[in-house]
Amino acid sequence: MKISIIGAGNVGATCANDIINLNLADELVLLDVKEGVTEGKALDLWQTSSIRQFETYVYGVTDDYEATKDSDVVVITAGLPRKPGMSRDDLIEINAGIVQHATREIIKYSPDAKIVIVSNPLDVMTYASFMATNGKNPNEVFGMAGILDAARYKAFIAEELNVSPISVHAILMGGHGDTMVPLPRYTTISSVPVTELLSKEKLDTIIERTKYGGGELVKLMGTSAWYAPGAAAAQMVSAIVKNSRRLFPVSAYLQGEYGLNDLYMGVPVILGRNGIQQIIELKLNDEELELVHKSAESVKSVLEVLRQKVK
Ligand SMILES: NC(=O)c1ccc[n+]([C@@H]2O[C@H](COP(=O)([O-])OP(=O)(O)OC[C@H]3O[C@@H](n4cnc5c(N)ncnc54)[C@H](O)[C@@H]3O)[C@@H](O)[C@H]2O)c1
Ligand SMILES: O=C(O)C[C@H](O)C(=O)O
Repeated sequence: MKISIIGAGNVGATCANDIINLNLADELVLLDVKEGVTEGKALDLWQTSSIRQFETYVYGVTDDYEATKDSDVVVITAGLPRKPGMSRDDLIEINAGIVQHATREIIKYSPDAKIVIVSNPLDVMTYASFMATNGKNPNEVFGMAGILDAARYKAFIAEELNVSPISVHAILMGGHGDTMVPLPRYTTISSVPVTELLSKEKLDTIIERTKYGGGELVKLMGTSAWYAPGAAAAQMVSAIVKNSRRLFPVSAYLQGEYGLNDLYMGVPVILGRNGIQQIIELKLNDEELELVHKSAESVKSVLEVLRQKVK
């Protein structure tokens, strides 16, 4: 198994750190445009191998895609993060160019790789990557956001109820933005519906905080988050490499599911060796479906910007 991570910044390096600790692969390549820092971060990570007892050989390269040849999984984290006052959508133009260039280079050397997009604005960058593959199976190109957003939602619920976060199970849908749709009807504390344990007011407050969870961290740190995003992307890589067929919310290409067509958006999927093995269609009620469609409209409006700016 060979894994490559494009972009060795905060999220890329954290994701690499998590992946090597899971001992999933023989080789992990970190690629970035920053000469020296990239090789240095990889060397530093490799030197943790005997301490942490992993055998994945880690090395860094400066913009040399040949080094990524025959990767099984590639994670793209390259691109600008937002600063306070910015929306993720403000990053579209610059990040689309970076993501599409990275995708073309990856496909050249690893045509069968499963591609996990992390760069923002997430759903539209995943679409941009898919476009740049020029005909790859869309089940092999998908985006990480739902695991992160659901993890934030679960952390807030665990804190409110003073229970272990491991007991909280939840699914969340929609775009990776302020219109995302946490689903209380599909949220349980070890099978106990969350609605039996938390008042509607408390849950609504948690849902609002979740929707703006990325922005809360940008405000605190002056740049966006990396520990939870890196861990979430590593969890997706693990499901692919181990073919574990876990059910996760993932930004997937929709072709009629939920009445939506030709866009990437967060939906529950089964993730395994071939990438997205299946998109799960939940039996949403009218109110939930309306929120999901509203979120899709928001993703589509950003997609329109991509279509106009990036040919
Ligand atoms: N999907 C999510 O849930 C999620 C979560 C966190 C961050 N993000 C996004 O991930 C991206 C990275 O965030 P970060 O905090 O790691 O930023 P960062 O600035 O720390 O790292 C980005 C890295 O990309 C590199 N880069 C830029 N252009 C490149 C190119 N052409 N080829 C290779 N590398 C290139 C930069 O040199 C830098 O090291 C941002 O767009 C951010 O918004 C998404
Ligand atoms: O909020 C951001 O800009 C980064 C990321 O999408 C996040 O949710 O942490």
